[in-house]
This record gives sequence, C-alpha cells and structure tokens, in this order.
Amino acid sequence: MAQSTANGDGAGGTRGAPGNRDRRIFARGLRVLWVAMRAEPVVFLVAVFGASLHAAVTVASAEVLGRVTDQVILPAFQDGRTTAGALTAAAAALLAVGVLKAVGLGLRRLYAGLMQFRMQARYRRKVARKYLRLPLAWHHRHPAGQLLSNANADVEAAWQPLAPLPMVVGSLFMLVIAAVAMVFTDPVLALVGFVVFPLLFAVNVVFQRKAAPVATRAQALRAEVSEVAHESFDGALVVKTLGREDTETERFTAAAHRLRDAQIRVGRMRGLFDPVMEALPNLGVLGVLLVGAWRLSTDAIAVGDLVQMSYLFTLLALPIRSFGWLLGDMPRSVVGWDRVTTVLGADGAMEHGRARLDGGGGIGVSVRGLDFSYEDGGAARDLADDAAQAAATAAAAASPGGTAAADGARDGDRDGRTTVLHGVDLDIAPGRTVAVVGPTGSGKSTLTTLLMRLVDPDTGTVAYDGTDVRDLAPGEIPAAAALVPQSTFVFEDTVRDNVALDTGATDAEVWAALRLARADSFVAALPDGLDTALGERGASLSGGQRQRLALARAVVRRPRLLILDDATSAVDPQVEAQILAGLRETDLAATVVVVAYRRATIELADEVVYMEDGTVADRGPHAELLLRSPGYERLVTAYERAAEERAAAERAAAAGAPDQSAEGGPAAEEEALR
Ligand SMILES: Nc1ncnc2c1ncn2[C@@H]1O[C@H](COP(=O)(O)OP(=O)(O)OP(=O)(O)O)[C@@H](O)[C@H]1O
Repeated sequence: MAQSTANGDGAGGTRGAPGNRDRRIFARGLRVLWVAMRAEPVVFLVAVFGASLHAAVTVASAEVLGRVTDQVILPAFQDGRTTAGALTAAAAALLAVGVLKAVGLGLRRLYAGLMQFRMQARYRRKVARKYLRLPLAWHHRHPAGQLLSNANADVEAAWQPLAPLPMVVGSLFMLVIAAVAMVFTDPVLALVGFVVFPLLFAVNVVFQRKAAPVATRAQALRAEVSEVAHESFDGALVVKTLGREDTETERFTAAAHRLRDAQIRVGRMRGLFDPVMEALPNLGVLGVLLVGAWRLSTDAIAVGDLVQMSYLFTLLALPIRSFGWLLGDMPRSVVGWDRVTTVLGADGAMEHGRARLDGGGGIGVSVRGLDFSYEDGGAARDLADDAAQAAATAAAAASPGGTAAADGARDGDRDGRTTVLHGVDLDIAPGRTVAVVGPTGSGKSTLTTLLMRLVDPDTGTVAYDGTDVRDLAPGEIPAAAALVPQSTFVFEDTVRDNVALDTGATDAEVWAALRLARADSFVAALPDGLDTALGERGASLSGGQRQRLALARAVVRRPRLLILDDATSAVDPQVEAQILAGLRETDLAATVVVVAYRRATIELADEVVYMEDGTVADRGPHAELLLRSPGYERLVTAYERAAEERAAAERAAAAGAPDQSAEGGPAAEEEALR
C-alpha cells in the first residue's frame, strides 16, 4: 500500500536543541551548495555577477533618484527653471540604471536556473545510471515508489536552494553597500534602517522556522496523494474486480483531505506573514519620513537624501526575503541530498571476473549446493503480480492445503532473511529442454533469477559450461543467455524496436524471431506491421501477444541458454506447445529451461525438475516422475483437470451456456494451483 515518502521531513532525524539542529542543517546545506558551486563554477560566478550588478545598480538607482530630485526636480518646482541638458542627463541616468538592472536581473535568473537545472539533470542521470548498475538484490529491498522519488523529488529538493542562492549573494552585497550608502547619506536616518532591516530578517527567519515543517509536510502529503492515485490507477483491475472502488475512493479522499488541511495551514501562515513583510518596510519608510522631516527642518539633509533613503527602504524588502527562501529550502535540500547520496553510495554491485564463454550451441548448466534467502520486508511487489497474488490468495484460502503450498519454500526467519532455496543441485546438458515444475512459492522463479545471475546465491555455485558465472566477464551472461520473465514488459515503441532493442537485428531476423514465437501473424495484421507503435506497456496488445513479443525479443538475440519463467501462460496451450516444439527444431540448439504449468508443455521437455519447498524433490522424464512421485502426480493431474474444466467452460460459453468460470470454479481452481 502507498506509504508516505515524507520527502524531506524537516531535519531528517537530526536530534538536539532546535538552535543547534538549525545550525547543523545550515552548515550541511552550505556543504550541499558547495558541491554545486564546484561542479558549475562558471555558471555560478556569472549568476553571482548578475546578482551583484543588479544589487549595485539598485542601490545606485536610489542615489540617482536622490540626485535627480535635488538637481532637476526641486529646481524645477522651486524656481520653475530647468534645462534641456539637465533633463536629458537625468533621463539618460535613469535609463542606464534601468538597463543595467535588467541585464543584472536577466543574467542572475538565467544562470541561476541553468545551474539548478543542470545539477538536477546531472544527478538524475547519476541516480538512473546507478539504478541500472545495482543488482536485483538491492532492487528487491527498494520499492519502485522510493526509487522514483529519489530520482525525481529528492534530486529536485536537493538543488532547490540553487534558485535563490545567487540572489542571496547579491542581496548580501546589496545590504553592505546600502548600509554604507545610508551611513554616508545620513547616519541618523541610517539608524532607522539598522532597526528595520534586522527586524525584517528576524521575522523572516521566524516564519521560515515555523513554516518549513508545515510546508515539508504538505510536500510529503502531495507525494502521498500521487502515490495513492498511482496505485489505484495501476491496480484498476484489482480495484474493480474486488469491488474496492469505494474503499479506494475513501483512501484517496482521506489523503486529499490531509493535503488540503496542510496546504490551508501553509496558506494561513503566509496570510499572516506576507502582510507583516509588506508592512515592515512601509513602516520603515514612515519612520524615515518622520525622522527625515525633522532632519530636513534642521537642514541636516537635503530633500534628495530623504527621497534616496525612502526609496532604498522599499527596494531592500524583497532581497531580504531571499534569505528566508534559502533558509526555507535548506532542510528539504539536506534530506533530499542525503537520500540521493545514499543511492549513489550504495554498494553491492556484482563482482565480475574475466572469463569468456567460447563455442556455440547450447550451454551446459550446473548448479551446486545452492542456498538463497530474501531479505524480509523487501521491495513492494509489482502490482501486476499483486493482482495475481490477491486472486491466488483468495482462491488458496478456499482450497484446503492451498496456503501451505503457497508458503512452501519459506523457511522461518534467519537474521531478518527468509531462505527460499536450500541445497539445490542441478545439471542440464547442452541443448536439452528442462521443465521446472512445482507448487506455487516452491522457488522456481527464484531459481531462474539465479541461473541468469540476476542475484548471487548465499552459498553454492551456478556454472555455465563449467565456469562459475561469477568469474564471467561483464556482459557475457546477457550475450549468452536470455530470460523471459513471468510479467512481460513492452516499451512504448514500435514492434521492431521492442523486439530488436539494441541488437541491430535486421527485419528478416526480427520476422524470424516473431515466427518462432508465433507472433508473426498478429504483427503482420497490425496496421503498420513492424512499424506499429505500441502504447504504454503495450496496452494495445493482448496478454498472450505481449508474451509472444517478449519471447521474440529473447529469441532474436540467439541465446545459447533460454529461460522461460511461465512466459507463455497467456498463450493458447496449442500455440504454447508449437512454440516449444519450434524452439527445439531451430538451428538455435539452445538449452531451454522452462517453468511450466501445462501438461502439454511439460511433456515436450526432455526432463522435468520437480521442486518442493525450495529444494529439488525429484527429477527425470515426465512419465517416470508421474509413477514414482505422488506430489508431482497430484500437481500435474490438478493442472490438467483445471485446464480441461476451463476448456469445457469456454466451449459452454461459446455455445451460449452460462459462464461457470464467472463463479470462480475452474479458473479459480487453476489460480489456486498456480
Ligand atoms: N522479492 C522477494 N522478496 C521476498 N520474498 C520473495 C521475493 N520473491 C519471492 N519471494 C518468496 O520466495 C518464495 C519463492 O518464490 P518464487 O517466486 O521463486 O516461487 P515460484 O515457485 O516461482 O512461485 P510461482 O509459481 O507462484 O511463481 C516465495 O515464498 C516468495 O514469497
């Protein structure tokens, strides 16, 4: 179920007094910013130059306005005289100030954005590259939602402070020159500034401290809402079939209400804070005017000085707020950065050797003393699998002994891990076709991932042609072996690219693979043949068509070892048998390991490996196992009965009789067995 990613929940677990904690976060936030400054020094310096130019010209604009008041406007009012030269000079000065301010602002905004988005892109690439390098065992421990949030929300949060950073640097510069300008203009009026600006700053800090946790919570809740929505849409089939529409709607409503309340709290705080921040500089201006009027009456300052000072007050309010933006972004940035660096620093990448696989034809596989355990509380399962799991669980609960079978391979907890394969030994001669058969949860899929070296065993070895797979050079296994998993994935691309991927296979080779996978006729019937674009996850195809496409994708690589993990379950039994028979007849001569559930498929194999509770309970030709292994006999007979019942139900449905399968009879029984 959806879990709140709580993106950047405040201090991210930092303990201690609030003051210390804030200082620590600030120091760590600065270190994160330093990483970006080192990575993009030129872009950062241009942004800071723009910000400083804007800052200097802003202060200068107040000076220019003061002088224009004294030298052009006042004489015009007092004596009614003004010269064209003075007016032109005033206009030119104001124009120059305006243009320079615009240039500074443009440079600052452009380059701050450039820095922020470049850093985001760089770290998204790094994280995505790392994901692809990390082994499946690591992915088992990290749910997809978390990976998405690391690559997206966390990267964005980490670099969020880069947006206000140049402005903050420019504002610091502006404050210093403004303070100097004020003191030089009139030290007494400057005192008003020294009261008002620190006050503005303090209000800002107080607001950020109070608002940051509320805003962070709203951010986490936003992630929660999208996760709940994503889960409901993705699991639409489960939601509808189990009649969970109302429950899901309630779950979504509750999350949406939590988000609404958090947003309202943020809004309320802003509602209080914004007027205060608006009012303070204006009160400052009022103070300046009051004190200034007195200073004017004593001839201590000129009218221009007063105009300059009050203008400075209104100008400085916004830059001071930029400190608040930076401080407000820092806690989230630190948390985002921690999460991103945790991914980047994750180890567990598989070690490889240098050995190569020579020769052609099928690979001989030998497995010795294989033990494998999963970490408890591993990754959230794929929703498609969950759908099957939910149906199977419901059916298993209804069938005596079903639950026991489902938990077959599990071996109580051991150091937070559950052993699912124990001492598996297996020899598969080159070019042989072996069917792996066993009750649900007996470890068949796990075995296939070990055969492909998607994970490494706790103990024991898997060897290809006598070479331990851990000694093989990187890329050797994908070049020699192909796995077609239970749930197929279709890219949002053309049929050709979905099959060929990056193999550079010619159209003729793609067609040959499609023929072997019995996918050629449906592809030929598609509007644009190989060029037909397939929708997201191949939504425009049926389950069986998707599976055949995935099979063609494996076959086009001409693997020497082909592993099919229930890869043709959605394909018609006759077609499945044709595919397997075809695979045996081609010049591929591949070794084929097929996790099978149908008797017709099992019978096509040279040999059957029967698994129970994570071990190889028996192995041999199908006919022999039927005679000597009661568990095997029961399972295969049950498969057969379920298949027959389903065929009968289909025939009845075709003849217009009521659909029994709707009651969950044969279909549910088959699910229970699987
Ligand atoms: N990623 C995982 N994390 C934790 N446990 C897992 C994981 N994948 C599988 N398991 C557990 O390992 C055991 C063996 O699962 P596996 O999928 O290998 O069985 P199977 O024989 O292929 O089952 P099925 O026929 O239902 O596909 C099961 O108890 C399962 O719950």
